[in-house]
Amino acid sequence: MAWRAALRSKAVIPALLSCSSHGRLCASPTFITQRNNSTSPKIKVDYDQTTGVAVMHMQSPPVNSLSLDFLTELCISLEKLEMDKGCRGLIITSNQPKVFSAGLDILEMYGKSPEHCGEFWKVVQEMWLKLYGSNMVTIAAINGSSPAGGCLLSLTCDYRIMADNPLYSIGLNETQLGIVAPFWFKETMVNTVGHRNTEVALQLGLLYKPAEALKIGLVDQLVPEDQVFSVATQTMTKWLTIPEHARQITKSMMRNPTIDKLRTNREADIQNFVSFITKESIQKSLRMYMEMLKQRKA
Ligand SMILES: CCCCC/C=C\C/C=C\C=C\CC(=O)SCCNC(=O)CCNC(=O)[C@H](O)C(C)(C)COP(=O)(O)OP(=O)(O)OC[C@H]1O[C@@H](n2cnc3c(N)ncnc32)[C@H](O)[C@@H]1OP(=O)(O)O
Repeated sequence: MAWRAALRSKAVIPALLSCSSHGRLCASPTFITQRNNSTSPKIKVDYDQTTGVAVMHMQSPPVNSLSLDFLTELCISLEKLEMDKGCRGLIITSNQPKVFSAGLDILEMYGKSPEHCGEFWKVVQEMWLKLYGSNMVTIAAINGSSPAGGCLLSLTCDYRIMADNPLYSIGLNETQLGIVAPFWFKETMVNTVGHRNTEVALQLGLLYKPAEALKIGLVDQLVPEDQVFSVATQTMTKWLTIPEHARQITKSMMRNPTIDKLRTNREADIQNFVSFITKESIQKSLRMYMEMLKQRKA
């Protein structure tokens, strides 16, 4: 498809891809193998024109980590759906077993040049701006674990339905990696679960089991695993009965203060991220975290 070719040539969203130079070089990776960049789509979109509802299936093995390519593809799909006035609702779910999304792809932040880190952060911002500010009704059908950026992705949606499986967890666990959730991650969480819950969750980098997540309002509903998608579809039908304009204005009213703060500070936020993530101590923390993930598996 033409847009996929454009994606590969990185010509589609120029705003995402230009980035100023940031001066420092990251340490080179010593042990982490880079995955081959697959050319198969990382996201499958099924759009039913009769209902006006699109379903975005994340299908980037093994864990739907949010890489530069993944996020670029996500942004392009979102832009296309947003521009289609007939598309009123979006359900986001995972085609990978047991995982909704493992969050930002750590390999995009480890051993990479400042320029690469800046380019990556810009597309992370873009994904958030597009989803948090979407005119569509957005529902996360969380059918697996959803740490860090995966949790953020679901927090950008209007409603979260999670599989009631105690093996799964969700939360902003950044501090456990030795990194800090930026202000717009933090504010998205505050806007959902309140200040006190966010403070505890973020300081401790808590990952919540579904029942605990429901208790603090991090997810809105728990359902048996095999019903996540059908309940998401039913919920969408209900949300779409509300007069569109009134719902959209209300959503903007609730979210725009946070959105505007990032919009007006994008470049500073990128500079902040790049200078933070390329620090030797932070790179070391990321390396140790990746090692821990591998050891846990062994
Ligand atoms: C003061 C100024 C502040 C400015 C702002 C500064 C900084 C902010 C910066 C960044 C914010 C980042 C947010 C993030 O999202 S960081 C990512 C955090 N993610 C995690 O912690 C999740 C880690 N993964 C897991 O816990 C498990 O993988 C998971 C529960 C998702 C699935 O478990 P499962 O057992 O099924 O799979 P694994 O065997 O663990 O993993 C398979 C394979 O995938 C690799 N992998 C897992 N997660 C990631 C990831 N996020 N990125 C890249 N790769 C990942 C894992 O290492 C395995 O690889 P391999 O061994 O098969 O090669």
